[in-house]
Amino acid sequence: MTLALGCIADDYTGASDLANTLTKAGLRTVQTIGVPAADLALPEVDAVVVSLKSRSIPAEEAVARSREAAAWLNARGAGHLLFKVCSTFDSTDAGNIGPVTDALRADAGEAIALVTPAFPETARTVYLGHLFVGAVPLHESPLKDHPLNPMRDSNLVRVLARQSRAPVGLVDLATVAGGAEAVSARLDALAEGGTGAAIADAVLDRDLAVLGAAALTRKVSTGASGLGLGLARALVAAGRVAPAAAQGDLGPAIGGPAACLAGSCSQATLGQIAKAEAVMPVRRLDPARLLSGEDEAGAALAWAGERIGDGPVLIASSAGPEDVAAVQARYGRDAAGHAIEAAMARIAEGLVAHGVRRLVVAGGETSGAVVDRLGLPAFRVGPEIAAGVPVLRTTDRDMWLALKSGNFGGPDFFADALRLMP
Ligand SMILES: Nc1ncnc2c1ncn2[C@@H]1O[C@H](COP(=O)(O)OP(=O)(O)O)[C@@H](O)[C@H]1O
Ligand SMILES: O=C(O)[C@@H](O)C(=O)COP(=O)(O)O
Repeated sequence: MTLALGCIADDYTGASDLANTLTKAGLRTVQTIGVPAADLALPEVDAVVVSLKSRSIPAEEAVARSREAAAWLNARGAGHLLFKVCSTFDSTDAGNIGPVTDALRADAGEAIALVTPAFPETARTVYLGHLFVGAVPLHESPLKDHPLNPMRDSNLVRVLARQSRAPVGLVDLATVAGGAEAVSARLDALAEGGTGAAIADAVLDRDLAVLGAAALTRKVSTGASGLGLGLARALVAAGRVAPAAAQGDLGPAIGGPAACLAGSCSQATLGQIAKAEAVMPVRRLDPARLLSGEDEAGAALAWAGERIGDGPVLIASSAGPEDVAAVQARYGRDAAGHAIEAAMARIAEGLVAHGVRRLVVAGGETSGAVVDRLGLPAFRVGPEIAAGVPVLRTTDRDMWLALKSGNFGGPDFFADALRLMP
């Protein structure tokens, strides 16, 4: 297997978002969980997305795991490496976008990396280095209240510079409008002056096609699914990939009990949970009880066990910014996050023991904890539920999953997802 594109995603939902985009663009794609074991049987594919849970861990660990993933992908002949980060640039001044980009770029012998989280399909656009989420700058969007990485600066040149070794530059929209060669020339000029990474503007899909073509002339780039789309288009245009039809039949229906878990506290997920209440029983975990050692997970599982035979259920820890702030003030941000993720993972394991084979999870870190606990090695990519969220089928057993980025999906996401999991 020689890969046209090797991808390293910093969380599992982001990985399935990228796998979805690449599949839609005609690349045969598999999503692996962690760096695959040497003996993992993979179908013939154009792209592999290695999912790491490296967005919110110490920078040196994120660098080490990303390097390991890069080595695996390079050993399979990956023509280009894309480090997939969040379209809302989720990170802190300690990393991990800067340190991982620096390391992958240095290992590849490149002087500069193109970086863009633009993903117009989900209303993430970058202009003069400033990231917009819908109609508002990042720092005015709900991401300003993210439980783990509140995003309070929209100027990504500044954000990335705070977490990078070398200076960070800008490829502005006027340069992008000049085409891939103009972008490459700008990158060369920046690199000559010692700049190690450049935020690239993009507001439309056609800008991504230009950026993809420019990125492909180097070995490493960093971005969200939008850059993945640009790279996929450039690979097809260059004849390096023969576009395949989107994957159709992923196997027979599985049926049986279904469940949803939500650990995301995003505005979108809070709305989706409220809507789900009309169509399925919803259990809300009490974080204070959970964090003070009460068996909230066990109680939620007992609750689910009584209902799961009658239809899908949803269990959520999600809460609004004030409640999250109160929990974090009392128990600490990371301790609260990890304990709630661990409870979700335990609940998922219990649900599978109750026979659940159709599982929807909302939240990137939450999905990481759940998938790790279930020990799922890799997924094939099925139909799209909403922009950035595909249905996934595990390669080693009969199970449907959907791993939803907190911010993605329409108001009826949970019901929409289950409809596509026969
Ligand atoms: N009620 C709550 N209070 C505090 N933290 C919470 C609460 N519910 C969930 N969390 C934590 O918030 C984080 C949400 O992150 P994540 O699952 O990645 O969602 P998103 O996709 O929205 O970023 C997780 O660490 C989760 O455990
Ligand atoms: O790029 C995106 O927005 C998503 O693919 C993503 O990474 C979302 O992260 P979470 O919201 O933490 O799931």
